Amino acid sequence: MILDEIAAKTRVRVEELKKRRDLYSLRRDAEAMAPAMEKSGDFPFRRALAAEGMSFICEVKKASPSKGIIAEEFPYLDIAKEYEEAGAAAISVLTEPFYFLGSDSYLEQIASAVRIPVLRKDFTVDEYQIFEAKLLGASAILLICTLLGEKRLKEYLEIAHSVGLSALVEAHTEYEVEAALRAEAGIIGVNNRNLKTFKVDITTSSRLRKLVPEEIVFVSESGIRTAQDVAILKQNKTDAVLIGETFMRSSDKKRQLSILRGEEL
Ligand SMILES: O=C(O)c1ccccc1NCC(=O)[C@H](O)[C@H](O)COP(=O)(O)O
Repeated sequence: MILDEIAAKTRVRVEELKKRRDLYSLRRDAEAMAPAMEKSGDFPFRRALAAEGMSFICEVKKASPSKGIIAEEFPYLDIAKEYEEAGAAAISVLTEPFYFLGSDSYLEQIASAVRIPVLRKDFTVDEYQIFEAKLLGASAILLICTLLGEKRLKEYLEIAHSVGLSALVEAHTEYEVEAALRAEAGIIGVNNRNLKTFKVDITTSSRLRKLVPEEIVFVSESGIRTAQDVAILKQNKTDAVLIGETFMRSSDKKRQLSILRGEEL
């Protein structure tokens, strides 16, 4: 499966990074930046998604394994600023370099250019990446259940919270949603993309929504294209949607957001 391929390549990438800077020094600097406050994970990213109404996490995404190059022109800072002006609750930045053509540098620049929280969208397979995310200026990281297993999921959630980062815990199945709940995730995202076939089906998140208690922020991710998709998810008490391609293919992202909110016919 593509996810295993991406994870294997990410492990190699992280080992290379460790040769340049060790985990101990990275951890020390990340911990020094952490707020001396509660470790509940109720940080800015979670609060932004939990706000009244549907929250939009708008993604800065140049390419993907399912679609290849999505945006030939990629003025990532302008895109992020446009999202902020349009009223996005948060921005997701892909930093995986080989399959998504992302970069840590995009994240670092975007996080210092906008005031809304930024999610580091990468394939977390090592605690090293959590401290890195903190130092790059992210407010949140992605933890994918299937890549981690329950024990490491819980451990990484605790590490993220200890340095003041929220974690979007991504699930694809009933079993993974239950694992995320046992790990005490504060934000659960259901990915509508089947990573074997790349087919998207937003009924996946509508179906799994029922398993998640209302005090946990529920995010629907991938394949959201229309105001009708958003309306269906809203009806199912989805707190936030994570949308990449639909925005990246639009030349007027502000208008696109207002269309998705159902404000324009
Ligand atoms: O986008 C892909 O092709 C993909 C393939 C394998 C693993 C992850 C993948 N995408 C990461 C994401 O989660 C999406 O970028 C995000 O949910 C936005 O999706 P979309 O709105 O469909 O661009």
